[in-house]
Amino acid sequence: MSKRIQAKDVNVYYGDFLAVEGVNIEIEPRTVTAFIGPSGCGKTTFLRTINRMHEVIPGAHVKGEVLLDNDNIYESGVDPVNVRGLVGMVFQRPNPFPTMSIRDNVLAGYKINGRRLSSRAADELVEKSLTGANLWKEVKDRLDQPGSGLSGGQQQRLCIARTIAVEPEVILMDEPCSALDPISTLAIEDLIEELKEQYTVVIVTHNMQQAARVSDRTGFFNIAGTGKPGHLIEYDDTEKIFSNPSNKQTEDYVSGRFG
Ligand SMILES: Nc1ncnc2c1ncn2[C@@H]1O[C@H](COP(=O)(O)OP(=O)(O)OP(=O)(O)O)[C@@H](O)[C@H]1O
Repeated sequence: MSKRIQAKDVNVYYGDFLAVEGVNIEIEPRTVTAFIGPSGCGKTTFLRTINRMHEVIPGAHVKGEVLLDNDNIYESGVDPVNVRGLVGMVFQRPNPFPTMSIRDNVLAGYKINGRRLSSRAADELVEKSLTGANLWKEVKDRLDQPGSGLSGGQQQRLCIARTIAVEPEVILMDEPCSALDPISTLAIEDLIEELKEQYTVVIVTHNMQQAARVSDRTGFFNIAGTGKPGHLIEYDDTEKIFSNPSNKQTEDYVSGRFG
């Protein structure tokens, strides 16, 4: 339940604007990759290519190939809804359905995909997903209460449980801790460590310490200036990126000289 991601010559456009240019990357299964870089360099834009989220933005389009194992998710005939089943996404702000119960929140993705479940199978899936998101013990006695009654950190773990419930191969996280306090952030970071046993995890983070703590590999994106496209400058072992990067731009960024 974990796939290799390969991007080949990926360009991403918003209308005529080329936001990200020429990304080539190969991300191994069962690893955590962090994308870092200054604001506007295209980290989120590139992340969203991995599950075809651009289709929801009018005018946005992608050129190049993104392969999951050997299948190009941009090949004609591939249904983006199926891609999003394989590649789950967790967003910056926890976004549980507020009036829906905790239980129904976990099952939401499953139901949206039109799949049906017996009540027993649903109970099992809810327990398994919440356990996988390190939330089961905290909520098992209030599964029928609304998701909005949880703390921010719990809500984010609920969103992760909802993502896991669909049984994806890859989990994308777009600054998943930026709205959370330090304790909840630690809980999510611990969870990311566990998730990589089963999934390929890619996370965008502004926090370099977080990238250093949670990831095996780090990709540094940069832009030459406003209005210019973002590029993936360097992708390597996290330890190397932070201690001995090959590229001067990476070195300047990780040592705090800009950004
Ligand atoms: N929906 C959109 N329509 C038009 N341009 C967009 C859209 N989303 C992002 N962009 C532009 O694409 C470029 C890359 O943005 P993106 O959000 O991917 O960068 P980022 O590195 O994730 O930035 P940040 O760290 O600030 O979140 C920016 O110039 C941004 O203004």
